[in-house]
Amino acid sequence: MTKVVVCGALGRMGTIIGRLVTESPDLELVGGVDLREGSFYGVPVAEAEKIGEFLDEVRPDVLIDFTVASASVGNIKAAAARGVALVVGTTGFSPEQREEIRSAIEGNVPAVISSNFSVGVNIFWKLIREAARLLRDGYDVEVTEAHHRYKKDAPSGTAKTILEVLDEELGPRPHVYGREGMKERENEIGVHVVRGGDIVGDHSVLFAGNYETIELSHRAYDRAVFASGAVRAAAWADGQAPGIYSMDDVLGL
Ligand SMILES: NC(=O)c1ccc[n+]([C@@H]2O[C@H](COP(=O)([O-])OP(=O)(O)OC[C@H]3O[C@@H](n4cnc5c(N)ncnc54)[C@H](O)[C@@H]3O)[C@@H](O)[C@H]2O)c1
Ligand SMILES: O=C(O)C1=N[C@H](C(=O)O)CCC1
Repeated sequence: MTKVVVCGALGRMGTIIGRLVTESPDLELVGGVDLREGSFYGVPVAEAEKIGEFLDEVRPDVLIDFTVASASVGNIKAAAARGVALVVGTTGFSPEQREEIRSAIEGNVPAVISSNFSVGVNIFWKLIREAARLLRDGYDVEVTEAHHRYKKDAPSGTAKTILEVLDEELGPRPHVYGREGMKERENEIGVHVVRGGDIVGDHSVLFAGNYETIELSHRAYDRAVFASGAVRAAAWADGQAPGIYSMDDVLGL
């Protein structure tokens, strides 16, 4: 059995992940970590600042982190220093934080890191790559994402991954975040962010040509799609060689 600790246990994602871990025949939930102490699904939730002692006590095989970028870096370092494998779904890291994470993980532990753990989005990124390759010339490209009113980081991690895919296929184009005022369109990629209500997570890429448009979109209706991918990644990560992996590795895509 793979022993799992969930960081961000009391949050929107942590709560669902905890339940799915308890329902998995291959995983055992041994604890959670959040800003305040408590319990979830019959196991203790430790206070964030005591994460080191808690990991030493419950000795998990895998730590799943869905918190906030500023907290996640410390959680990753605490796990990596103890040989605990990682699944990281937190988004909004700065380039400096990404570098700290990379150096904590490489050579020490396996870590699956993804801005989106849904199987559908991992296929969606591949469809976008193919469309961008075929529509490189003569099409303007616009990326739009929409999330619930509580999401703080913008654009979403998934949208940033979409931009990486587009940059790889189209070559570097400026990214323009929203538009206002008088300006001619050039070859930029427009990026648009919507925040409201309880939208779980919508992403679309529009390729607009003369007299026709092609739009690829993905819509998540339930956070369970992200949580089940993260739980699948946790079962997969236990026992892998140290290094940073993506959901492509987990799903064999
Ligand atoms: N990769 C994906 O598939 C995916 C899917 C959904 C959300 N996310 C990301 O996951 C993160 C969390 O999303 P959410 O909607 O669950 O947010 P949330 O605010 O509901 O939950 C975050 C939880 O982390 C806790 N927390 C804060 N600091 C902590 C610390 N130092 N240690 C432990 N816990 C701490 C908060 O108290 C809160 O309970 C965000 O970055 C979001 O973008 C990623
Ligand atoms: O609800 C969130 O927060 C989500 N975050 C991820 C992102 O930033 O892309 C994945 C979708 C949901």
